[in-house]
Amino acid sequence: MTFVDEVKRGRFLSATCDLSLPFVPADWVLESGIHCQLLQRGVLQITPNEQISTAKDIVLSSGVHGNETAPIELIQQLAEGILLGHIEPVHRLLLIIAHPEAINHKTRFIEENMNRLFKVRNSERNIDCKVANQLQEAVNSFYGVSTAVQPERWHLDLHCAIRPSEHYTFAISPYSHKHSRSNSLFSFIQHAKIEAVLLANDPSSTFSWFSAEYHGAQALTIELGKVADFGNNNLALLAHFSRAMMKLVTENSLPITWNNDVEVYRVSRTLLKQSDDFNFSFPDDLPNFTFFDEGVYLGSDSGEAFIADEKGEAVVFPNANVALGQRAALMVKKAHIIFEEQIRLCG
Ligand SMILES: O=C(O)CCC(=O)N[C@@H](CCC(=O)O)C(=O)O
Ligand SMILES: [Zn+2]
Repeated sequence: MTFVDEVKRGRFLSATCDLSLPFVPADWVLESGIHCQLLQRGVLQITPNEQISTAKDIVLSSGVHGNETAPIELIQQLAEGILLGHIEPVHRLLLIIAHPEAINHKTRFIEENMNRLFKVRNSERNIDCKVANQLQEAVNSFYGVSTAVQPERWHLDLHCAIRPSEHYTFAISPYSHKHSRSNSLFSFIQHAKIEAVLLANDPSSTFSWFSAEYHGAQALTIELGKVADFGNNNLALLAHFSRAMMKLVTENSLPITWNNDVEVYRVSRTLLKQSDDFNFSFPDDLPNFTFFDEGVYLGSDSGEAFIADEKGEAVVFPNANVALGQRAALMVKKAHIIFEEQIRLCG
C-alpha cells in the first residue's frame, strides 16, 4: 500500500503518522470534480470544481501539539468524508495534521514548542523547526494562489488545553496589524457554541498569528476540551463545533449574528518566564479562567512578586515549565465587543 492509496481510502491520519510509508506528492480528482492534492505529509489541499462568489480559502489545522488528539480526530473525520465523497466543500481547504513525529511520541513537541515557531523562517536545528518551516511554506502557497474572485482567508488552528477549564471550549484571537477579527469570524464562534473568546493584545509567534499577520486571514486558535489520548476523547462534547465546521466548509456563507452568549476576555498582561526561579502560588491543575481578587499573590520570578491587579484578573495557560523567555501565563479580564466594520473592543 502506498501513501496516496491509504489517503484515497480515507485514511489521512494513519498515512500521515506511518513514517515507514514514503511520502510522494500526488493529486487526483473525485467523481464530484473535487480536486485533491497531497502536498506534504499531513497536508491535503481540496479544491471544489467551481469557485463561488463568496469563496473562502480555509486552513483547518490540527496536531501542532502532538498530544492534542481530539482536533486530529475531527480533521481525520472531515478528510475522510471528503475523500470518500460524502462531504462536498464549496471552499478551497488546506487540511493539516501538523506534527506526525510528536503525535507518534504522544508529546506536545519533540524539542521545541512548535507553536512558537511561526514568527520567522527557522534555522533547521530540530524536527519542530523543520516541520514549522514546511507548514509556513504550505500556507504561503495556499493563500498565494491568485483567482478571479479574491477569496476571504480563514485559518482555524485546533488545539486542546493541558488542564481543566472554566470554559470547555474557547478561542484565542491573535493580535495582528491586519483586519483579522471580522464579524463573520466572530459569528462562527457563536454558531459553534464556543464558550469564550480571548482577544490577544500583543503579536505572538503562533500558527494562527502567522496567517493573520502575514496573510490577513480571519484566524483563531481554538481550544477544544482537554488533552487526552486517541480513543479517550468524548467528541460528543464537541458536536456543536464539529457541525459548525461542517457548515463552514459546505455552505456558501453563515449568517452574521452576535447575541453576547459568548464570554469575551481581553488579555491584560502576559507573564513571561525570566528565570528558573519562576513559580506559581497555585497547583498545576488549576483550571483555566480561575479568577483572583485584586491583591492576591499569584507567584514570583527572580524576587518579583505577581499580584492580581485592579478589580482582579483570571489566569489562562499557567505553565511554569516553559522555556526561558516564553509565555508562562496569560492574565485576562472580562470585556465586551460590538460589531462594526469588524469587531470592536469596548471595555
Ligand atoms: O493548555 C495549555 O497550557 C496550552 C494549550 C495550547 O497549546 N494553547 C496554545 C494557544 C496558542 C495561542 O495563544 O494562540 C499554545 O499555547 O500554543
Ligand atoms: Zn496546543
